[in-house]
Order: sequence, then structure tokens, then C-alpha cells
Amino acid sequence: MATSTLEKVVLELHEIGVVKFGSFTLKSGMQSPVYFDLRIIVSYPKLLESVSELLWEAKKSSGYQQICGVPYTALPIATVISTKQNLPMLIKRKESKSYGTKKIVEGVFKEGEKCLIIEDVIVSGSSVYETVETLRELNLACEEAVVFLDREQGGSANLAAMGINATSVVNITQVMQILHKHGRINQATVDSCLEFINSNNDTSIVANKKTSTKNGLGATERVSATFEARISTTNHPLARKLLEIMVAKKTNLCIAADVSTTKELITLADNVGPHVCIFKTHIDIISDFSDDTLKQLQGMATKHNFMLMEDRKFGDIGATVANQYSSGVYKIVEWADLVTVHALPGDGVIKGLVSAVNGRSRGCVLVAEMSSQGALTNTDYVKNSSKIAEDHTYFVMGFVAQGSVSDDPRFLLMTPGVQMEVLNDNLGQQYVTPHAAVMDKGADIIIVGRGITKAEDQVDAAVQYKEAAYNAYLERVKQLQ
Ligand SMILES: O=c1ccn([C@@H]2O[C@H](COP(=O)(O)O)[C@@H](O)[C@H]2O)c(=O)[nH]1
Repeated sequence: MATSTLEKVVLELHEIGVVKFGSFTLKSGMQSPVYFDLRIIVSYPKLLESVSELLWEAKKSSGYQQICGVPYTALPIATVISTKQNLPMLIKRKESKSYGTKKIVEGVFKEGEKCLIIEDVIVSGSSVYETVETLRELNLACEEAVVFLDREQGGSANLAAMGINATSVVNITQVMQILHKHGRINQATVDSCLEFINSNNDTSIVANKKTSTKNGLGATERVSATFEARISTTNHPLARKLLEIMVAKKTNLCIAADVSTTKELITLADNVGPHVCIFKTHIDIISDFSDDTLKQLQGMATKHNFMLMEDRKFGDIGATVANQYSSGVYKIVEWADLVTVHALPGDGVIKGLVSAVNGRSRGCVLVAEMSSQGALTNTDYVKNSSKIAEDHTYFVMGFVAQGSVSDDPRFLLMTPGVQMEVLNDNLGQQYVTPHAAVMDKGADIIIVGRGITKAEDQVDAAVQYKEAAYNAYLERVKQLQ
């Protein structure tokens, strides 16, 4: 059978090293066994021309007045199409210039003109959407995109939901089939890549972090959006699950279950379980800990639909935390959905934990700032913690802190040091009320320990904290939207 133009192009792309197999971190932080690096086609002008032709063929229409390539890989592709089709092109900068014209979009255009978006590869569609958002703000009509490769991870459906019809030249299944047909890869490689795609096809677009002007808090989407809305702006499966629990149970309360026996732990879980979204443990303070403690605790998590977070505050080098997470008496990775981690050692601590996950659905929360008096977590530390989180969104799903660490709505902010009465203990803990934690500090979730565990009626106390924090969240959203 004759080899089609598309097949020839795919084979050439493979030959020059565009298609890579191994372990690669995608923009979202997801680890992928296959990666397409179309940046290098600028070194192969004929191939660049063929790719550009296939893209134009896939979407050609006389209806566009402009085209715009998503920076940077699609810029040369868009340039080739622009010159061949005599179609004006726009360049969208990643950041607007800080000097001269300070423009974010270069090129001449009129409001209302139709602009075709060109992209090399889509995963979630976020990059296409970022470009469209900017162009739409300038009143350009952006309803069509053409991409060379669709990785079939939800991108075209996500873009359709944003009013963008994305057409692709080829999808990942077809690329695998072509490479296999021509003996470039074996069946095992095809299977492992497609299995990865099938289990990671539920990506979502992370919308721009818009700043609300309606308040004095300098509010961003993280604090102004509802928990429902934030489900669709996070890629982290556990952040989504947690937000779903919070919405279904109408609670943003995490109990700090700092009790010392299995009986107290399980009784507390059964009593306050209906009112919390997270049950946070310090498992090493349980004096009679055994496997049965965990069995019962997991039973409670299922019964009352809450997540388990072990507040281990990992803070060592990667190799050590990998062992601490997976081995020893507690084997934390086997039962805790979430763990807390200090940012102090740098991102090796995250890499170490990730290395022990072994296919489980797990995540971590970075301790960016401590509630205790005299904590050394200063502004720079908080800023650097945010950077670590942004580089590892596949595993980090939020922060423990006393105020906003990042504007990114994907991250959930959990704030400890919360009590109804603003007293301090004698050991450095400092408290704020649930209302102040949510409204003033921007907490998504409040963490409450002794305010509930030491209360005469734990259930009544849990209900009061739950209602105070959830009402404060509703008030915040109402005020900011
Ligand atoms: O900065 C931090 C980080 C974690 N914690 C933990 O939260 C609870 C608070 O308990 P309370 O009884 O409500 O004071 C506790 O488990 C701490 O280990 C924190 O307090 N501050």
C-alpha cells in the first residue's frame, strides 16, 4: 500500500527526533511516556513546509482575516502559512513588553476580524486558550483552531466548551499506528503510550488568573471563584475530588485529629466525619497504633466521604523522604491521600515523594508558612514555596499557610491556627477565627484541632466550625463576584 503524505511526514518527524519515548514532564506536571518536540522543525525547512501545508489543508477556508500561532513553537509554522496564503499574521507575546509600545499582540488588525489559531500539539488546550483569551480581549473573533497533533487528552473537548472548534491533522493513536506499521516501534510501546493516554484523558483548561477589582483584598480567581467552578480549573485528581467532597458535603473544615489512642481517633472520625472534608492525622502520636488503626480509619473515610491527610511535614532530602513515605511502621503512602511537606529542602523533597507513589492517586500540600509565633517562614520563603508548587502541580495541590501563597486557582489554601476564641496556647500557637481565616486570610479550608477535640461536645463544635467557615466562604464569593 502506498505511503500517504501524512505517513511520510510522521515518519520524518520520528526520524529527526520529534517523537520521543521515555519519561517526560508535561506543562501540567504530568509524567508522560511519550513527548512530541516540534520545536526542532525550524532546522528542517522542507519538513516545516510540509507540516504547515498539512495544517492549512486541514482547516482551509476563505473566512479568516488573520492567523496567529501559539507562542513559541507554532510561530514559524504560522509564518509559513501566512506567507504561502498571503494571510496577515499576528504575534502574541507570552508577556507584554515593559518598554516601548508595551503591546501584547504585534500586527495590524481591526476589531471583529476572524483569526485562525495555529498550534503544534494540544494536551488540555490551555495554551490555545491563553492565546484566544488575549485575542478576544482585543475583540478579535477566535472560534477556530488547527493543531498538528491532538494527544487525545481532552484538549479538543475543553476548547469546544470555550467556544473554540479545534481541528487536528493527526491524533496520537494514528501516530502510534503509523510508527508501528513502519516498524519504528513495537506493540508494547504502542500499548503503554495508549494506556497512558486512556488513563489521562480528563484534563481541564486552567483559566487565566483574573484579578477582581471589587474588593480591597486584591482578590484573584482563587478567592472569588466558587468551589464548583474550581473543580474545572484544576488538573490534580485529588484536588478535584476534594473540591467535589466540599461541594457535596458543604464543608471546608479539616479536623486536626490530634488524639492519642486508636479508640479516640476512630470515635472522633465517626462523630465529626459527616462534617469534615479532610481528617488530618499525626499518626505517630497514636500510642496503640497497629494495622487495625488504619483499617478502621480507612473504613471511616469511606463511610463519611472524607480524605485522609497525614501531617508528616516531610523535610529531608528526596531519598530519605521516599523511604519515610513508603516504609517503616506507618507506610504512609499506602493509606494517606495527602501528606504535608516542608518546602525547606527544595524540590528534591517532592521528587522523592513522587518516586514512592507507584501509580497510586496521591498528592501533597506544601507547608509554606507556619502559624506559630516566630516562625522562620518569611516572605521569600513563601514566594519560593509557591515556585516549587507551580513546578510540580502534578503532585502539589495546595498550601498550608496563613495567607495567600499563590493566585493560581488550582491550589487550595489550608489554614491552621483557627479557634472561635482568639487566644494563643502557651507553646507558640496563634489563633484567628474561622471568619477571619476565610475572609481576611483567604483560606479555602480551615484546620481545627483543639477547638473541636477538646470541646465538651465534639459534634456540636464541629458543626459550629463547619458552618462558620462555609458561611464565610459563601460571603467571600458573594462579595467578590
Ligand atoms: O503552621 C502550622 C502547620 C500545621 N499545624 C497543625 O495544625 C493543627 C492545629 O491544631 P490546633 O489544636 O487547632 O492548634 C496541629 O495538628 C498542627 O500540627 C499548625 O498548627 N500550624
